[in-house]
Amino acid sequence: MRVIGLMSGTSYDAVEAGAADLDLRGDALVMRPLGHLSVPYPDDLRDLIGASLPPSATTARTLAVLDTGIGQAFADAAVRAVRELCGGAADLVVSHGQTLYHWVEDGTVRGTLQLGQPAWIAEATGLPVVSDLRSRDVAAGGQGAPLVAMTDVLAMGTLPGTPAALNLGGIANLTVVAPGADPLAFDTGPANALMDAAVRHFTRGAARYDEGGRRAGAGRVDPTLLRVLLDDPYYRRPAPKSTGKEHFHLPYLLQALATAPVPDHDDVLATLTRLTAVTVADACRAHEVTRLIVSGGGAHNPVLTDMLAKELPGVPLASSDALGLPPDAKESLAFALLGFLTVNGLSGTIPSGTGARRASLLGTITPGRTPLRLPEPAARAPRVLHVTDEPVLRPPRPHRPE
Ligand SMILES: Nc1ncnc2c1ncn2[C@@H]1O[C@H](COP(=O)(O)OP(=O)(O)OP(=O)(O)O)[C@@H](O)[C@H]1O
Ligand SMILES: CC(=O)N[C@H]1[C@@H]2OC[C@@H](O2)[C@@H](O)[C@@H]1O[C@H](C)C(=O)O
Repeated sequence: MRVIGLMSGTSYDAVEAGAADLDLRGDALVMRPLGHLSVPYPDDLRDLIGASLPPSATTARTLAVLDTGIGQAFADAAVRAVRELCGGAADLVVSHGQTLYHWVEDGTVRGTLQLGQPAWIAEATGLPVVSDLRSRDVAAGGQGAPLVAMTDVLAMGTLPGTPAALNLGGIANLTVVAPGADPLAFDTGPANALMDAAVRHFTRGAARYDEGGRRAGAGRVDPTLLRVLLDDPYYRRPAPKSTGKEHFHLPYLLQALATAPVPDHDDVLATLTRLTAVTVADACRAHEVTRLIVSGGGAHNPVLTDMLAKELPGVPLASSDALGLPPDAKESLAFALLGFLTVNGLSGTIPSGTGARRASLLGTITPGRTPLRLPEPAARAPRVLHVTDEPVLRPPRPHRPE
């Protein structure tokens, strides 16, 4: 099956589209990535998302405008992915949408809202769309996140020791696969969320992030500010747990700076970069991780990855390329994989990861232009992911006239 995965993360800068051919072969799920596109949000839409995220208040009208605008932006990315990545033909689109609010109370997720009306994608591509992949896990008592855990576990299962996959997006998440134990997956805290908020604030919106970690590299860590930030009880909460920009936003940072003022902006960035490195490293140490496979935009920040490597001596860091999953495409490919599982009747969650009562069939399906035809449910769930450059789909059967 040729599947397109669409994702925009907590940094809400672009729609990431990843395409892959996927096939179930016995115990294995075979994936052949076909490429990846990053389609920036139109400026006015990105600004509206930014203005609507917590702690800002919003209106029902704005939510309707966002649902349509994000749906249309995802539809544009899907159309381009069909044309540019899939040679003009695909079978399925899987859309994460844009998280507007992840509602967590005392560690329990009560709801999670991803916008981006899938009807726009189905209408523009004619393809069926799997969307709203988090809600079912929340209804089953889970965190609804992180959902990349399924891909991580299938991809890392054959590695020796205790490997972990780390994604450094706005929020950092970690999937740990220890031998003889159920997999764990959780958000460790901010990856770039506070760093990005600081850069936008200090440059009055002229810069969106600390490119190459240059500002952090020029600054010095402020121990008092770091201590104040590390005092957040989120870090001490055991897994399963998830968080988001409802918690780690600019006013949160400004409050910490009011308690521990740091005049030099580069020193603030050095401290926030260190905060990410320390909280990720603490999580890795707590679970005795022996190797770390890194993806997400933060993998392009050498100051961050160097700090992380220093915090974790003896733990080799590798890019997710090592698993055949390009760091900027991993999340979109992971959602392609989840939608593929859904249409094949297979659950997409690992209860020990999200904390749900049971594994769930994820998502809502919007039919394409023709009646919905799903494959027969698969006889068994895959245990391993093989990523390959080789063609994986059987060539279409030659047409025999009646
Ligand atoms: N060259 C770079 N130098 C430094 N940081 C970078 C670079 N490229 C990307 N980043 C950081 O990565 C962030 C985007 O990462 P990514 O696209 O993985 O996040 P996301 O998918 O939106 O978030 P999440 O995974 O939390 O949903 C940027 O906002 C920036 O902070
Ligand atoms: C609610 C939500 O959108 N959560 C995101 C967010 O961004 C990173 C982290 O927090 C992670 O838990 C999750 O996304 C990834 C893709 C996931 O579900 O695996």
